[in-house]
Amino acid sequence: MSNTDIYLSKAASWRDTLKLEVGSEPPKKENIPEICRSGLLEWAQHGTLFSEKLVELMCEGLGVRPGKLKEMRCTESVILLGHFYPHCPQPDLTAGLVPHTDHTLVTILLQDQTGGLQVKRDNQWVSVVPIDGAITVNIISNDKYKSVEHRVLANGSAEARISIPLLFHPAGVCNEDGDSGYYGPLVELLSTENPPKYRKFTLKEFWKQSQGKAISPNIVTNAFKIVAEG
Ligand SMILES: O=C(O)CCC(=O)C(=O)O
Ligand SMILES: [Fe+2]
Repeated sequence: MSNTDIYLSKAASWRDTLKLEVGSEPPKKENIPEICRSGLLEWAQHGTLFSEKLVELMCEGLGVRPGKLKEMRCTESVILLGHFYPHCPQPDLTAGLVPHTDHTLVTILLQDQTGGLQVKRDNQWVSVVPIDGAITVNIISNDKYKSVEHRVLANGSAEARISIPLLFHPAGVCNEDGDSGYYGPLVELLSTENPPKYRKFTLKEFWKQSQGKAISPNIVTNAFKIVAEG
């Protein structure tokens, strides 16, 4: 795969992306370039173990059983992206990756020391100094954990930048229509004071929201948001 939304966005992002599904069914070895094959598979393995711990802690933070999200198979579909941001001679004219929110349960990002990732805080872009892990969290927490808006600047430095996020998504059991059961805010988190902010959805509906659309913030979450009347 090249740049994920090259034919859908107004301007091409200065990036190439390799996409691999590394969840329950590991990818065919021949589909992974030999030069990075063992490194990517090793990262996927370690990253997955790390995500399991992280998701348990997220459950604790939400006040639900540590195994709750794993039992719901919320992290079973794992996508590894290998982003390559080459030197851009005019970085002010485009982006490396345009502003967006990840629609994953959790993303674990491995990045080199080049920098360029920014997150939006109080309406200002703040640079994330390269460290080994960065996470974004999604909607089944009824907004208790929010998926942060972020972007990557076009890479003005002489050396290319590399980042390898692992994206963890739900992989529900399929029913006879080939779709999952319903996902939505955890019932444990809802009350009269904290009503659902999102409607329920199946995984088919979930994936349909991002198909054929240019990358942008909250593209999936907005589709399921319950808009207050009045
Ligand atoms: O390259 C990065 O630092 C971020 C990548 C990213 O945001 C994504 O793949 O969703
Ligand atoms: Fe992202």
